[in-house]
Amino acid sequence: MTASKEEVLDRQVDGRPAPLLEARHLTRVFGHGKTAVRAVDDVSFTLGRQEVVTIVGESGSGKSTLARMVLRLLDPTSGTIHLDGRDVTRLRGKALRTYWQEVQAVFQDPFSSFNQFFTVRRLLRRSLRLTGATTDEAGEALIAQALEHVGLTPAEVLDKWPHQLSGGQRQRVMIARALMLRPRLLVADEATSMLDASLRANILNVLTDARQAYDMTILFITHDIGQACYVSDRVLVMCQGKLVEQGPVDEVIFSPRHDYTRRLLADVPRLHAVS
Ligand SMILES: Nc1ncnc2c1ncn2[C@@H]1O[C@H](COP(=O)(O)OP(=O)(O)OP(=O)(O)O)[C@@H](O)[C@H]1O
Repeated sequence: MTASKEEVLDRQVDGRPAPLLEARHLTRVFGHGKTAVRAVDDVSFTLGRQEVVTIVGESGSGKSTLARMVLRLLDPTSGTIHLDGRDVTRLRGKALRTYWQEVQAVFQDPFSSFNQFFTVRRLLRRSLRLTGATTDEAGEALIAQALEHVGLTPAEVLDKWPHQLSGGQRQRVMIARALMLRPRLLVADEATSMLDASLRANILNVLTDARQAYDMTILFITHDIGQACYVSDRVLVMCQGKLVEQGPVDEVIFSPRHDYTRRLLADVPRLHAVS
């Protein structure tokens, strides 16, 4: 099937997919006066449709603060966020709840985001309310489809309590829950850092496969530039609240321009050897 001219234009602005999210001059200051911390300092970037972008930086560089602003869990001190051309910087109430259907998150510790008193079935059914599934059958089909997408079967997990699942299963259930809502943007904040290496690769593959199936943009947040290299189209490098470098993954990894990026790369022996 060939795309219409309009679709092609839509997907190709300056050789990159059309922007889904645009952050302009985002700044977040915590505290006042001498003790004020500029956690995020004048950061601008765009996320294209179906792009996988990673924000990488050391602990304290401002990644999570930036992610929380994109998720609209935290107000910026200044700057703007647009989703599909709509200004979402100051959304409140119902409009904000609608935004949270479009922009979903998966966090580092799936155990802490799980309600310990809910089985997986109950957890996923509660989220169904947001999906617009009108019948039980349609809802069950959505759940089964999302579980299948993350490599789980309903029989394996639906009647389990959180403590009866492995860390990898818990994280995959949380991803399935996010996928059920068909988000346009999924923010994964250190979502794989508690998993062992093979499981981490598996979850990263699950997520990146889902971007096409669900027409979804993915923003990874990590301190691990090796992971950024493995999954991303583009990498944004943060240092002390500022974006010091951004570009296609190959350019940033193999021709880093900023000393800080070189330092991050030096901590990844295998990558460094290749470069
Ligand atoms: N609620 C807050 N109040 C005051 N300072 C904060 C708050 N949240 C974050 N900070 C500060 O902002 C800076 C950036 O923190 P942030 O958590 O965004 O970094 P990070 O790159 O995500 O780090 P990590 O990888 O360790 O999670 C740090 O100096 C942190 O101490």
